[in-house]
Amino acid sequence: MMYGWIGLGNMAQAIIKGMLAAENYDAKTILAYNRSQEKVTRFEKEYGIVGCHSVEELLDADVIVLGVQPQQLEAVYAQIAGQLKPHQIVVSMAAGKTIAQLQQGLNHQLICRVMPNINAIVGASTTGFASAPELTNDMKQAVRAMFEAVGSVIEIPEEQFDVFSAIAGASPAFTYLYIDSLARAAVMEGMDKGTALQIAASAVLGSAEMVLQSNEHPWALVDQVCSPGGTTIQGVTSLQNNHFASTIYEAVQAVIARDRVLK
Ligand SMILES: NC(=O)C1=CN([C@@H]2O[C@H](COP(=O)(O)OP(=O)(O)OC[C@H]3O[C@@H](n4cnc5c(N)ncnc54)[C@H](O)[C@@H]3O)[C@@H](O)[C@H]2O)C=CC1
Ligand SMILES: O=C(O)[C@@H]1CCC=N1
Repeated sequence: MMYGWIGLGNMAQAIIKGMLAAENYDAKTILAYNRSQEKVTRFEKEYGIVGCHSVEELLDADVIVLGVQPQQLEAVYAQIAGQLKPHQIVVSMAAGKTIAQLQQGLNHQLICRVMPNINAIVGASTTGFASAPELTNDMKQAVRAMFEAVGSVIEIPEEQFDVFSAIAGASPAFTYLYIDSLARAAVMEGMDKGTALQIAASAVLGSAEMVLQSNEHPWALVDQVCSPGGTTIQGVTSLQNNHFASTIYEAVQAVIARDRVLK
């Protein structure tokens, strides 16, 4: 199977790197095009994939992945619509853009929509997946496998893509901020920043594992940390007094609102 990439940005790089690291893909089956050629040359050198000087050079690929920004999709439609063969699968990572819109823009039926996250770079993406009903199970599996190379894949109803984008696509940015805030608070107390970041990130990783593995409600876990008359309850109460939960709800709603504008 041949895989063609249009748009070699942060996400394309993470996923191509993950595909090659998984050792299920031959670099010579990955064709890559970007509107600025420096990136094509860099990807060729770094990953040994096949760089393309025009989009036409990858139009025979079985799977074509669109790695451009949502605002750049119209230009890609103009470049490739009308040149696709009916058996080819087109995959879009673009926030907001629906399968129906892509089908219309490309005049093509076999469309998949994915929402990976930047943690793909370390093989830890949580990727949302939805596909047009015309795709066979084998076709779906071929696309899922690319993203399973960089983490886990969850098939979700397309109507939930905006919510998924907020809590899985965008939320790494929130979590990085949370980790950094913990570390900076430690710096205020005299700890060096590098050590504080290691400690905070490791504690967040462990807490995520606890939520995933314990099957307990997060508030039951909170109660287990809060010793009676102890220290943690003071911090938890301070967070509640400062609207921690509603601050997160508003951030998620802001992401969803922007996703709906990008449609
Ligand atoms: N960055 C993130 O954390 C995530 C991004 N996404 C989605 O993935 C997509 C890509 O995001 P990034 O990699 O961050 O973007 P980026 O801005 O790093 O990369 C986009 C690339 O596409 C190229 N490009 C633009 N128009 C082109 C055209 N007509 N032909 C060929 N190449 C073209 C640009 O030169 C650039 O290299 C976006 O649609 C975004 O919504 C999805 C999940 C997470
Ligand atoms: O900020 C964005 O639009 C993209 C989609 C999800 C993460 N990054």
